[in-house]
Amino acid sequence: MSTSNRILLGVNIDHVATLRQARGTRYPDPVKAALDAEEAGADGITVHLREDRRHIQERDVLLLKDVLQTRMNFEMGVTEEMMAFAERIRPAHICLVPETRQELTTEGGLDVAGQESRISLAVERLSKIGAEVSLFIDADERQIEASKRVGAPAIELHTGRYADAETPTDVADELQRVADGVSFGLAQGLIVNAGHGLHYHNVEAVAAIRGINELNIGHALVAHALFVGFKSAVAEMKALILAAAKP
Ligand SMILES: CC(=O)[C@@H](O)[C@H](O)COP(=O)(O)O
Ligand SMILES: NCC(=O)COP(=O)(O)O
Repeated sequence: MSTSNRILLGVNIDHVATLRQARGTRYPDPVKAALDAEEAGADGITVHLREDRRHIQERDVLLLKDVLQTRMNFEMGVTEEMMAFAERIRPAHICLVPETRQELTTEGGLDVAGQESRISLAVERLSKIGAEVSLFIDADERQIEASKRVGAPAIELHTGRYADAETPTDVADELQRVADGVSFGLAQGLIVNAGHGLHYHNVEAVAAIRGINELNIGHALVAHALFVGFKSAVAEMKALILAAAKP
């Protein structure tokens, strides 16, 4: 079990692609954003190839696979189309996420406990291509235990409820839920990542939780990059995280 305070930053570039798709242009290119992010200290690049292709496209993933100096964390729904694509591109990390077409963003965690045999088969198949598979789940003991049972080496705890909490009490409760999830996941021998909805004003409390391996952050970075540039946005976030994670 690791309780290291070294914490990695995975930069999610989906919303660079959102801006491009809004007009069907060639710019801004998420591949350029990924390279800039790496130069600014990103430890990995996260992309979510949604079934509706609202942002990231296959082309992005294929190019990234060739040019990344760090590693790709490929987020995907558990569908045959995505399984076959993942087998083709063989990302170093794969995160299985729940997905519906109508949602504005990923609304909750994957229900691993409710579909153990399906997720177990997916984990087994993706592990065969050498990927480290993580499951994007709520910080809920039942889901964490199920993640362990299906053979995933890693989980990513959904921090959206913490990010959306409005009152100080709710923020504290949701933060505690994440912290408890981290401890429980580590006790199960899992690698514990976290992410969703984290931004410059709420990230420090999460980064201060000991034992988190990586935070995946996207939307807030892309938004801040409009004003300071992508490299500065990533470097600022990385500095905040590292300062908060200090013992
Ligand atoms: C799973 C996750 O948290 C991210 O991939 C996020 O879903 C990306 O942004 P959208 O949900 O807006 O596509
Ligand atoms: N898995 C979470 C992620 O990659 C980034 O989510 P967000 O920061 O765009 O909300």
